[in-house]
Amino acid sequence: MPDQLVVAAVLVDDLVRPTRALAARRTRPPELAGRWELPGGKVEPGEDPVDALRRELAEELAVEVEVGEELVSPGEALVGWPLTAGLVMRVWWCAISSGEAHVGEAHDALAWVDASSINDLAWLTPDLPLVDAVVARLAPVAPPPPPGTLGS
Ligand SMILES: Nc1nc2c([nH]c(=O)n2[C@H]2C[C@H](O)[C@@H](COP(=O)(O)OP(=O)(O)OP(=O)(O)O)O2)c(=O)[nH]1
Repeated sequence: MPDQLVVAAVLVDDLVRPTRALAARRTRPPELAGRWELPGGKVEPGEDPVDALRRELAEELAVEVEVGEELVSPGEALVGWPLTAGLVMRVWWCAISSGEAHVGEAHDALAWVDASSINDLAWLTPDLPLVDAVVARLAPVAPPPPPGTLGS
């Protein structure tokens, strides 16, 4: 049987110079509850993967997105990132084009994380190589201007 395709988004603040990405904490099933993931879900039979991504983000977070480049896995022969047996995940950089991310039924917390905080979360184990690839692409958050420089 072919792998079931899962699609997910690295939802970032800016597609050109991303500094923060949205992580979501799962509520189910019990063995995955409490672990952090990239929002997304399973592609339905016959569904286009990018359409599935837009559907999942609308259902789970109530946002519409601009879909950017795919975050391709390093194994050239592989399409997508292997998860647990029987599941493979394709991932796209996305930015919110409409709405504000809200917690739905699939998640009980959302967090915008930057390169210095993304590894503080308890990610699903199969996501760890993905998190490394995201960190490699996140730009540092600009430090606030020193006091006394505003307006000068
Ligand atoms: N969405 C998502 N799923 C992930 C990630 N990492 C990972 O191992 N998975 C696994 C968890 C699940 O076994 C599977 C995705 O299934 P899901 O439960 O999110 O899919 P779904 O929303 O379509 O829900 P359902 O139809 O199964 O109820 O992929 C990730 O970063 N994001």
